Amino acid sequence: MADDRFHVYDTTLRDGAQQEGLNLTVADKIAVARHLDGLGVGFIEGGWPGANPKDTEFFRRARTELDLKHAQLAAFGATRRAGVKAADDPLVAALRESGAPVVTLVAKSHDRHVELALRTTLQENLAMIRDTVSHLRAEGQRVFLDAEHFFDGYRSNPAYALEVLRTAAEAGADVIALCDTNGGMLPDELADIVHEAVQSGARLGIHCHDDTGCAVANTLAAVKAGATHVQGCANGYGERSGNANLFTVVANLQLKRGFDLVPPGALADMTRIAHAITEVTNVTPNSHAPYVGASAFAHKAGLHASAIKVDPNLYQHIDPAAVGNDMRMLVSDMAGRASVELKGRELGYDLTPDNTKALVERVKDLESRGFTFEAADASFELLLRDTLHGQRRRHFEVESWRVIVERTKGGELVSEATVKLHAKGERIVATGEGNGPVNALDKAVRLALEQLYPDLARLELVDYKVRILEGTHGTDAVTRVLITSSDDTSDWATVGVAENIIDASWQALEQAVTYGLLKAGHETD
Ligand SMILES: CC(=O)SCCNC(=O)CCNC(=O)[C@H](O)C(C)(C)COP(=O)(O)OP(=O)(O)OC[C@H]1O[C@@H](n2cnc3c(N)ncnc32)[C@H](O)[C@@H]1OP(=O)(O)O
Ligand SMILES: CC(=O)C(=O)O
Repeated sequence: MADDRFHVYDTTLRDGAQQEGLNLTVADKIAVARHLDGLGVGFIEGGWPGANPKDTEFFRRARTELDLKHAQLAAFGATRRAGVKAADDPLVAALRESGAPVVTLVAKSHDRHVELALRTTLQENLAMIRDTVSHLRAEGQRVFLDAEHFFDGYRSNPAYALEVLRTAAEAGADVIALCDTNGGMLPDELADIVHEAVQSGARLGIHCHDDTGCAVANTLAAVKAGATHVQGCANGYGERSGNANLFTVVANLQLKRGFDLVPPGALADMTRIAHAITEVTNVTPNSHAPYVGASAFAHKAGLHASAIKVDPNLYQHIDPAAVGNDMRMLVSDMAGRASVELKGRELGYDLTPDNTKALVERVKDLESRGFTFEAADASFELLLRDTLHGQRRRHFEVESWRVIVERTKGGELVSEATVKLHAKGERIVATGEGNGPVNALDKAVRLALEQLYPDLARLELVDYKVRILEGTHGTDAVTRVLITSSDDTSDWATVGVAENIIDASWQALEQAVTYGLLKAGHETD
């Protein structure tokens, strides 16, 4: 079990699930909980049992299906309704019956909310807190309290907001998490208020929303002011602009502030876990996320690369391996010799200074015509190989290709492509049909080559992106096509640029197949 002196409390399955567009099944919730446990968080808030059948079911299934190694489950819910006994409130009963060792109660700490939203008296709200906390404690559950709108409440009526903390602590709440529910706080004022709240003697936690873009900064400020329990969500999921990103919070506290929060080795697995969770939530990962984003250690500027060549720490705040991420060089028209040399090394090639210079010039020229190599690593590698060999080398040479798009009598749209090419001394002509011209070309080229290279059967075209680029210097607009291909082991991207969309697609497709063959171990002649 995690160290109780400092809590890492995840609320992805409750507050994270309040994110627009995020809809988790019970099985998803169980899968996310396993990933979070793998990271070693101390508490996983599973949802609000009794509020909806899915969350009730999650806690029921968790008993048999979740064998947590580090974390404890927390059930979330509200204090009893005004005017009823905690023991008689059906939602409190659902918390009791959830089987969760911890219950986190949301309670009002802002006088205006008590009067306007709860429509009760300030005294009754304190009674609701006292009764509910002590009832659940008596039933053997550990209780945390989320003091909703605490910071806005403190501004409105500090004495009442602090009274809420004291009442909860005296009734037996172990932690009172101060919530910036509307997410409007900035770190300096928030830290001052936490500092005042710490004087109450209650153990404090922090729960921040990101409406000012300060959720992580606010969380760190609260910790500095004395909070010993941090709440947040995987990948910053949550209502509106989201919650404090728990991965960023944990990495900052562990790597920058020396806290020992997650088990040895777990932090180095954080990037994988962050991405595994996006697979479950079906939310596109934020490639710019701190620490775990695919771009978090990607370097594009030539000047950065030239310094990184001497020492990566000159342009990186930590070693990416500490969070399981990797440094990557991006090659573009902003690259210099160092970027290209380092990218070459990353791909396993040693480039001479002459080759490097030639490649930089070639990249800059092609990028000025619309190509983009940072998004098409495979095209860059082919360009690099051509430079090393002093000539363009492919497994096959194309004599011609042709595509026909036909609307049939029945109204069906059919595409048919014919490719003529030369490979291993043979002239091959093949025709493929598809649901579109690129699909037909893809089928035709595979049909032509599969006899000679059976491995091609494993290659799959998984993404196709088109962008019309404005012409420059009086030239016409051009089309850029990016194709992502995949085999059983990895993905790769290729780029084509031409005035004609099919021509641009063909270029990207031809490179995709060439790269796939190289990957399968077939050298070019
Ligand atoms: C800040 C946060 O994010 S807290 C988490 C919020 N999460 C959710 O709301 C998701 C789950 N919620 C739900 O499924 C429903 O809102 C339920 C089941 C909890 C309640 O549903 P309903 O009974 O239909 O009530 P409804 O949602 O309209 O209103 C909430 C009620 O809870 C009361 N309430 C709000 N906060 C509290 C509190 N801390 N303690 C006690 N009661 C509260 C409100 O005053 C309101 O009471 P009313 O029914 O007398 O008007
Ligand atoms: C409890 C909670 O989620 C909040 O106040 O933001």
